Amino acid sequence: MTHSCDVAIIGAGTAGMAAYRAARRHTERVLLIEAAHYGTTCARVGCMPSKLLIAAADAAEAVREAHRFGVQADAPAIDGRAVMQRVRSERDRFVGFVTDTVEGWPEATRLFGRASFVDANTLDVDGRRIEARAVVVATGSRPRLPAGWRERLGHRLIVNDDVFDWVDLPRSVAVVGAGVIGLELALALHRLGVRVRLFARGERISPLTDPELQALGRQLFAEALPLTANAGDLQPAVDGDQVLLGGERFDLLLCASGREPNLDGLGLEALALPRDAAGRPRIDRHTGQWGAGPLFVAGDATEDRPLLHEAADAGRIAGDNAARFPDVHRRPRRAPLAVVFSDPQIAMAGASHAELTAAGTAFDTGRVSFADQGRSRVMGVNRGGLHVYAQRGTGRLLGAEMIGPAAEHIGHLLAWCVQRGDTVQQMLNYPFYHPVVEEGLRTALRQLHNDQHLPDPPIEDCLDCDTEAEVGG
Ligand SMILES: Cc1cc2nc3c(=O)[nH]c(=O)nc-3n(C[C@H](O)[C@H](O)[C@H](O)COP(=O)(O)OP(=O)(O)OC[C@H]3O[C@@H](n4cnc5c(N)ncnc54)[C@H](O)[C@@H]3O)c2cc1C
Ligand SMILES: NC(=O)c1ccc[n+]([C@@H]2O[C@H](COP(=O)([O-])OP(=O)(O)OC[C@H]3O[C@@H](n4cnc5c(N)ncnc54)[C@H](O)[C@@H]3O)[C@@H](O)[C@H]2O)c1
Repeated sequence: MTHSCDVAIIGAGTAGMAAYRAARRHTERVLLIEAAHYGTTCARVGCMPSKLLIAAADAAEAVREAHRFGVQADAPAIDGRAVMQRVRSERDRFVGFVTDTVEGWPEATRLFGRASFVDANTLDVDGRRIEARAVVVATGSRPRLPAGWRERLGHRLIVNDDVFDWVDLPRSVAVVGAGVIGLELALALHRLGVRVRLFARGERISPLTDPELQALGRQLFAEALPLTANAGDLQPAVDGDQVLLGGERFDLLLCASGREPNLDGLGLEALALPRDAAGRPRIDRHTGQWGAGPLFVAGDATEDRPLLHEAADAGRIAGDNAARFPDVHRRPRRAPLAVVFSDPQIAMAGASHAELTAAGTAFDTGRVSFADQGRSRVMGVNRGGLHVYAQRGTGRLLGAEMIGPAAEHIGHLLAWCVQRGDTVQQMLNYPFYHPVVEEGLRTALRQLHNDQHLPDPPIEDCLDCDTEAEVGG
């Protein structure tokens, strides 16, 4: 029997749920199709459980570092079963909220099964036919594994999904890939007493694109955990019940070498959709539309900023437009913001150094090192640097990259200023409390203000909140 609807949404993750809500504002005839589980990648195996593991690692590190403040404590005794129990139970709580939400939606608007396209308006879901006026593909992404590793390593090869179901911490893990997932998980496991080595194929560690900050990050992470850079084309092997990599034996190999969109296996090849020279889908990020027809794509499936808040925005835009189709509306997108929850943290806001350079933009850089930044020293977290990029001539903030304390918060301030179109002068007119890590941002902005010889000096400084006072107390 054929079921017909106005909007079919493939995938009940963050993007799919946002698309569902947006489409339902226009029509009751929406169908949300999910192949595996409700609960979303973010809550089940992504943002939330990874931050739970990091929170446990931070607690252990605070005990280790306490002696620097004159507080004596024994080395932390880490109960791996208790760590993983908290990770799993809090994770289950978050997943439960999401699952309850989806299961609260009318049953007639939900379907379990794996969807694929028969034609632009027809889906096959495990043998059932669905006809839809428009379709949103929100199928997410999956870990990318180097060819042959699964066959070679069997159950010794794991991905992020596996980590959060552990009952206990393993003794040793090789982490391959020094991107976002690799850095966050390797550092957390290392601090939780697991013998870890992080392997980077080249010399690049972390997503930082500013060469000075990339070099600083490399140095800071090499101090923070066992790290092999320039590992080249890794060839792990099984040795008894262990994995042999770089001359070292590990219980497990955690592969964090990037993710690929779940766009294969959907029958999209038959739909003659526009692609770029490299074969990547040409999807309009302001409408979610792929081509001129009734197909919309959102979230990690697009490979465009694979982050939670972006998936939610893209889902909303795609779901709204799918319901309106063919009356498609273009919607604005937010300023870019990405945070890595490593230690030190990383934040990237607005345009990256690499993007500005590639576009030939004329910009100047304001710099601050956190080595001598007042509040950072007080808290013993005085490592890292912040670079802010402003357009030459106008002083308009274009972007920033940072590795250092409170990056998750300073990154937000910077992204908000980029989105608002603030200039360096406008930013210097905002209040800065004393003593806070944000005073480091002010130092970088002042440098830009001086270097760019910008007119209209900012509100006159008082002595107490001068840059020097920030260090001197
Ligand atoms: C370890 C990790 C940590 C992360 N941490 C952060 C973080 O701290 N902050 C942040 O912003 N982002 C983070 N992310 C990224 C964030 O989780 C993703 O960007 C976001 O979850 C993507 O949502 P989505 O809706 O596109 O995909 P998903 O939530 O993966 O949803 C896709 C859904 O589609 C279903 N599906 C796939 N194919 C089909 C089919 N053919 N038929 C039916 N259903 C199908 C899947 O089963 C799945 O339920 C992290 C990711 C990982 C892996
Ligand atoms: N804090 C957060 O917001 C957060 C956390 C985790 C994940 N995420 C999202 O998930 C996405 C995927 O994360 P990821 O870490 O899988 O991808 P990534 O692209 O950040 O990093 C993958 C790394 O693996 C390396 N690599 C690739 N093949 C390799 C090989 N054969 N050997 C060794 N190294 C190899 C790459 O050079 C790269 O450095 C991120 O881009 C991010 O959007 C976000």
